[in-house]
Amino acid sequence: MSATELRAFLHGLPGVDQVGAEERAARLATRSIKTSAKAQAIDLAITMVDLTTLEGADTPGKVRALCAKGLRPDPGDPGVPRVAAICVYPDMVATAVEALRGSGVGVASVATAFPSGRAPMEAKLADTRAAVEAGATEIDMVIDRGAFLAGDYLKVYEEIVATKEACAATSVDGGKRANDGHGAHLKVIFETGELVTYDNVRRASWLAMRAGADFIKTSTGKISPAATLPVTLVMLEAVRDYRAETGRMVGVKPAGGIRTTKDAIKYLVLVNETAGPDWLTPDWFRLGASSLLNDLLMQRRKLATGVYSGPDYFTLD
Ligand SMILES: O=C[C@H](O)COP(=O)(O)O
Repeated sequence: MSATELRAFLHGLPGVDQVGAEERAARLATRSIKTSAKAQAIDLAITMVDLTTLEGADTPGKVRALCAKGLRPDPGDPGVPRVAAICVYPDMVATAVEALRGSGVGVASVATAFPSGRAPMEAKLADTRAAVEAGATEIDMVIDRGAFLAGDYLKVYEEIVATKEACAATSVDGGKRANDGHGAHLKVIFETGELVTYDNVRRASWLAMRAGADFIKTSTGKISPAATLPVTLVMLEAVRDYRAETGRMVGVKPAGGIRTTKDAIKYLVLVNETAGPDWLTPDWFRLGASSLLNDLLMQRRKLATGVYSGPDYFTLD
């Protein structure tokens, strides 16, 4: 595809009705759900969490503790499900792989010079390959927002294609790697807070899906605004329409600033009402969050016992 064709396609997409998208997201956010459905929603949300630590001060000890938490979120209640994945920087992948081996919990790693995306392409691909080689099952790449905003869509498209190729495993390490030599799924982060308009979010969604993204993700969590309901609505419409057109399903991951059970449930309602119930599984929908899990656990316990445990009851995220 040429740069001109790609540009014509992306600019030919219908514009997003900004007021309509915001009103619809706000309306869905007011839906209340019954107590029994709430218990199910909390457990579903736990299974969708990409439990994240992306700090310069991360240590192997902190990552191991987070993995233990993801495997057994509430040591006092074995009925609590596991999270979907632990999300870490590439140099922490081996530690997470070791801690999660055989559990089915994924190891997601940010790559391509996260969070800015500002590095030569070779460095970004090396970053990705290192994480995949260390056993990451999922790669969360950032797009080059500068190129996107300058209208250089082909550059962004080609970076996604190249990163997807780098996600394919290049060697099998005796089955030791969490990804079992099958390579990693690719999540493409837009940093929607920097894309300015909903039209840009829709264009980025179609661009990433056409380039081979397995998931599209709102934000790095490093800038504000991070995930919002209307932005996620636009992305959910895109994956719905893309499946109708191509038959291929793409997942969605809002990330950044999602901290409460109330917020998580709003996202689940939005998924159900926009993309549809097929997306209501951790295979197709994730919540990227560093501190949401504790609130889900507190609300879960409160529903089950009637007693509010308070944040000190659970280990820190
Ligand atoms: O991908 C997840 C985000 O980096 C976490 O953001 P958060 O700390 O606002 O939950």
